[in-house]
Formats: sequence, structure tokens, C-alpha cells
Amino acid sequence: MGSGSSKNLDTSSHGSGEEKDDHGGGQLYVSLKMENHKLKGDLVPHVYGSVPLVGSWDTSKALPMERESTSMWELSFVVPPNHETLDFKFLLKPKYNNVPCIEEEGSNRQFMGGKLQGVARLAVFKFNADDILEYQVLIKADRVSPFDLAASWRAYQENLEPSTVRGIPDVSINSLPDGVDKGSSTSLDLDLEQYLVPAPATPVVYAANLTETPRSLKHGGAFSKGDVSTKDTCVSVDPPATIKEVEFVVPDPPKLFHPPGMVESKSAGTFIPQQKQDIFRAIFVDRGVGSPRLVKSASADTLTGSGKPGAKRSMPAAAGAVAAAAVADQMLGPKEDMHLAIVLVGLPARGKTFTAAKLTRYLRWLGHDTKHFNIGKYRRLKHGTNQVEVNHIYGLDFRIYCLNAYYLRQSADFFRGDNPEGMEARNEVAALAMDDMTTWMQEGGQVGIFDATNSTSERRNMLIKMAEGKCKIIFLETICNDRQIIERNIRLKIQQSPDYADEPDFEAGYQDFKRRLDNYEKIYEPVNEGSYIKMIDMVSGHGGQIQVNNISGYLPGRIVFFLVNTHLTPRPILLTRHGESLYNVRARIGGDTPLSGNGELYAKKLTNFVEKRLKNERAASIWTSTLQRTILTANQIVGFPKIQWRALDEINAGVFDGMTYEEVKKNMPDEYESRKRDKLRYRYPRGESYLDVIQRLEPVIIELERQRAPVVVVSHQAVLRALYAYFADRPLHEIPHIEMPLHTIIEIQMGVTGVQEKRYKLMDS
Ligand SMILES: O=P(O)(O)OC[C@H]1O[C@@](CO)(OP(=O)(O)O)[C@@H](O)[C@@H]1O
Repeated sequence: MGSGSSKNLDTSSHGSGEEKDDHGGGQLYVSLKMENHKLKGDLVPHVYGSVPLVGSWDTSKALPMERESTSMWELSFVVPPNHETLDFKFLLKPKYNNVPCIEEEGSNRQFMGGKLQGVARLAVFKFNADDILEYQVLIKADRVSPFDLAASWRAYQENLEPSTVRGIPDVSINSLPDGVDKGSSTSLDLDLEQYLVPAPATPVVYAANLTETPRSLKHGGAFSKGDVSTKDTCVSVDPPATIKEVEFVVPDPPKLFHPPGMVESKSAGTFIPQQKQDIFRAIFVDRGVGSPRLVKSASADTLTGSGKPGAKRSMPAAAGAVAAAAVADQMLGPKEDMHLAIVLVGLPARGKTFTAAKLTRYLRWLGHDTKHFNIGKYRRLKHGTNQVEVNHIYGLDFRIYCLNAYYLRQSADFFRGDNPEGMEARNEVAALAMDDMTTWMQEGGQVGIFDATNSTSERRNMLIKMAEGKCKIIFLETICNDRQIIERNIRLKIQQSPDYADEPDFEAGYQDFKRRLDNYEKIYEPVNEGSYIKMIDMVSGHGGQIQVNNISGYLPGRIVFFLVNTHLTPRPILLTRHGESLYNVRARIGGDTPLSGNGELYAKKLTNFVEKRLKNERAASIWTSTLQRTILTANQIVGFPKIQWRALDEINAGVFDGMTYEEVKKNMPDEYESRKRDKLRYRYPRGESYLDVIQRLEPVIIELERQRAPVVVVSHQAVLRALYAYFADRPLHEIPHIEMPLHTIIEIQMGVTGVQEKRYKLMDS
């Protein structure tokens, strides 16, 4: 502890100068700064000393310094110019704890007559004989006018006052102070790896393996059992279906709704008893592009609002634009328009399968029942074992081995335009897949993505004929003229495609694939027929163009918009919930409270993390919601633009905002049960459902797809569940139950090989 004494100086009293000679009304603005890039655990620089403001030599009352930048800590106060002597020292200790507490070496520092006495020396902290940390010390005392002082005091107050967070402009940037180089933070004592925790299994899987398995294989038809093994690494199970129930709600006759024990809700407004409940079952329609099953009237006994125990409440299967479009298409559109086939066209290694997988993920996330049919997978399952060439080379033993390994590879000759057997075999599997797709549509499926080269008009005509009266076809042609990208795709193909899984020699595989490519190029005919979207050199996300022909309707329009905005430039997306809020501590729903002590600590840790993780990035942006718990969590991150998005606000809990789950259960057991039964579709009275949240997040997804620089999203539990589900390709019904812990960062890597995930847990919740 520091020693020595001085006359008492109460620097907290800004008005104290009035009783004394203030030298023309000015005051001394004193700023103490310490600088070092290194941090020791959660030790924060503090000041303690001889006056009450700085703890009267009591370390537990020492004043924490504020972090001004990566490496600079600051504490400022105001004293009258004729102030009395202040003795003080610097300390290192945790902000909310008194141990460990390391006092700086040497004698007390003394501030007298507006000046630091003696030489300004480094602050040296000794942890043990070999472990010493030195801080550069800067002390400044400036005379300021009472007006300046008042202004800066107000600014200081405003910054502290949580409710004025809303005063922060929608887009802001706290820049680094002069002289602080962003690159200099490399010495930050923060090893990201130590925070890594296991992420839910997200193996890198070749996208085609996750596509549909032929029906005939499932039902034991054209794909004889002897042809393949069902090794699960190769044959995928069907992805969980999107919502199939087909209900819809329309504006309703009023219903009285008397929630007992209702409390005033801050964000949803005061609850008015006898408000009408916006729930009434009307007609059944499908979502998305529609369904052959048209209007069906509701049965009265499923109407709700009765308040009777066990009474079911009708919940919409779709929300917002998806529902509106479904109604329009259902009522006005031609029958075949209710089902949409996106037929890919393009040479091999142009990113067709990747684009198809991405589009499937997006449409499923929006709630459209979508399936991806990869004809390569059909081909491997149907014709894989028949390749004489492979047997000639490797002999019978190898053939048996390959049977167990699920398929054999066709050589480049199989893909020659002048190989009638090859052509017939390929057309046969294409027809089988098309058949499967249209059958599935007749059962209610909405969007089929038909993923093959479909490189001649003859093939495309065959598909058009098969689709007649069953679905509408839009061709999606991917054209790439960038040799480097094609080269990269070829290499990825040799590494990832099951076609080359049993080819130990990379170069042999590479040469074979090049020959396959040549064969396709010889016969390739660009699309010029029907409805089409041509993506030309769009992969990198800059330049390129999209050409569309004969495209109309809600869903085709959304698809074009999505494709215009996606690209493959690798970049990380960091998702995190805000630091713990005061409502989180009290287990209250929603609200707009500031952070708890734990939450503030997380805000600091997150700041360090982001600084370290993005230190080599030329650009990045920080997105928050408009609620103060996210804004405060991101507040200390400097150097990157911050953007507030209303769309990132937490699910609106309507009249339950501010209650605990226990209170809801006690006062509104029916509501509680309804939500428990179907959390995805349950809409809080005067609030939102998860489906509503997904709808409002669509522009956020599009923007995340479009961004080429890293983005840090600081948002809320429900919102992050929905965003995460998009990247992790999790089915809709799972979304409300996805684990989304506090104080954890989920890093999503988007790139050519798909989506990968890492998780960092910075502290316990
Ligand atoms: O849908 P559930 O599981 O209730 O989760 C959403 C809830 O999470 C909470 C916390 O319980 O979010 P938040 O992290 O933004 O505070 C609630 O405010 C919100 O209503």
C-alpha cells in the first residue's frame, strides 16, 4: 500500500474551486494515462491515493481506469488550480475484485500545484522476480473554461446514462486515437485458441452427398440393391422436411382476450384489457409457390381464445411475405406454377452444386418445401459398378472393393457426346431424377432444384416435356470465364467428389476430369429457351452480371435477388448474444435493460476478442440491434463501423414483455402451453412468432451473403437461433430449441467449401 500523506483534497467536488481563487474561473482538467499493449488476465489499471475520490489509500475503493483504446487506459478528473496535494499510486487488480492486487513499484506519485512532482516515470508492476509489466505513464493537466467543463461533463453523463444509448446514431464509428496503430494490437495477451469449445458437428461434406436419394433406391426399384451399398457416408438420409401443415390466418372477427395478472409492458405499450386477439383460423393454403390442395374450411372446434384448458390455438404455417405470396399464387396462378423446378445448366466445375445447395438452404429457411436432386448422385448409384475400364485396370478384386465403397468411377469417355451408351445412361438417370422430383411435387413439394449439367437443348427439351402440366421450369445457367476459379473448382472436385474418392493419384484424377470437361465443352449449348437466369462471372462477388428472361412471380423474384447477392469470397461471420442483461439475471423476458456486471465484463472480453480476431482484416463491420444490451456490448469495439438494425431486435414478446416464464405459466397457462406445443409458430399476443422473426431477418441474411468483409453480429437469443439455423442448415422446427449460450462467439466461415463453424466461450454465463 502507498504511504505518505497530503492535505485532504476532495477532487470529486467540481464546485470546490468556487470558494477558492480559481484563477479567472478556469479549472484544471487532469488526465492520467497508462499505456501497454499487454494485459494480465482480467487485471485492470486502477488509481488509489490520499483523497476520498481515489479511495483514501483503501485498495478496494481504488478507481478503475477506463479503456480508451487497445493499449491506453485513462482516468480524468477536475480540480481547482490551487488544489491541495494529491498523493497517489497505480494498481493492477480485477475490476470487481480486490485480489490479486499489485501496486506499482517505487514511492508515491505526487500531484501538486497543477503539476506532477519529480520525473514522470514508468509504472512498474512486479508479479515475481521474472515477471514484470511496465506501463508508459502520461499525466496532463489543462486549464479549461467552466463552459467547456460543463459541456464535457454533460457528454460524460450522457455516455454513462444507459437510456441515451438510443442517441447513438444508427451508424457510428469509434475510431482509434491518433498514434495507435491497429496492427500494434498483435501483442494483446489473448490467445483465441484457449477459448475454443466444441461446435455441434459440422463435417465438411461434399454438397452432392446431401442431396436426394433416388426413390427407386428407397423402394427397391430401378436401382437394384446389388448395385450399391448404402454406406451412410455416401447415401444421405432425407433432410428433415420443412413445415407441411397448410394453415393460414386472415384478419379476424374480434375476440375478447382477458389475460389475468397482466403487467404493463414497456416495449409493447400498456396492455389494454379486452383487446382483440388476432387469431382466427380461416382457409388452408400452402406457403411459397402453392400446392394443389386448395382452400379447406376450418373446423370450429379448433378455434381458440376460449381460455378453456386444452383449447388449441390455430397458428399460421407461414408469416409475412411468404404467406401473402402463397395466397396470391394459390388463388390466381396456374396450377403448374404452384411448383417450381430450378434446372441448373452449366459446364462441370462452374459451381452448380454449390449454388444449388445454397439456394436450397435459403428457400428451406424461408419455409418453402425444397429439395435438391443431384443427378451425379443418381448416376453414381445407378451406373457406378458397370465401368469396364475400371475393371480392366484394377481387376476383379478392386471391383469387389468398389462395390463395398458404394460406386465405381466412370472415366471421361463415359461423358463423350459421341458415346451413345454413355449419353443414354446419363439421360436415363436424368429422367429418373425428374420423375422423382415431379412425383414429390405432386405430393405437395414446392421447389425442386435439378442439379446437372443439362448442357444441350435436347436434354433440356426432354425435361420441359416431362414437366408439362406438373411444374414450371426456370433454367439457372452458371457461366464462369475466370480460368483461376475454374482451376480451383477442378482441384476441389478431385479432392471432394465421390467420383475421385478411390483415385489415389491426384494428377491422374486431374487429367481425367480435364478430359471430361473437354467432352462437355464440345457439345455445350448455352440456354436460350424458356424462362432463365444466367449468372455470368458472379462467383467472386465483384463484377459479373445476371441476365434474366421471362421471370415473374414472388418466388422467382426472390431467387433472382438472392443469387444477385451471393458470392464465394471467404469471410468470417461472428455471431454473439449481448452480454448478460439485468433482465437475464432476473429471468425476465425481453425488455431493454442495460448489462449486468457480468455482461459488462463480457463486453470488454468481446472487444479484446474482436480486436485480436480481426486484426488483419482491412475492413469489417459490427451490427447490433437497437436495444441497449447489444449496443452496450459492442460499445467499446473501436475502428470498425457499427450499424444498428431494427431487424436484429429480440423477438417481440408482446404483452408478456417484462414477465418471467413462471409468471406467464401461472397467469396464462393456455398461452404457456400453446407456446410449448409449437414454439416455432406461436405468436405472442401483440408480439411475434419465430416465423415472424425469420421473415424480418431475410434482409439481414441477404446482406450477410452480400458482404465481402467480416461481420460481427451482436444480437439476441431468438434472432441468433434463426440466423444460425440458416448457416447450419437446420430445419425450421428445430430453430426455437437451438442452444444459444451467453458469452460465446459462434464463428461461421463462408467460402468455397461451404460453411464451417468454430465456437469460442469467453466466460461462463
Ligand atoms: O424463445 P425463447 O426461448 O423464449 O428465447 C427468447 C428469449 O430470450 C431472451 C432471454 O431469455 O433473450 P435476450 O437474450 O435478448 O434477453 C428473452 O428476452 C427472449 O424473449
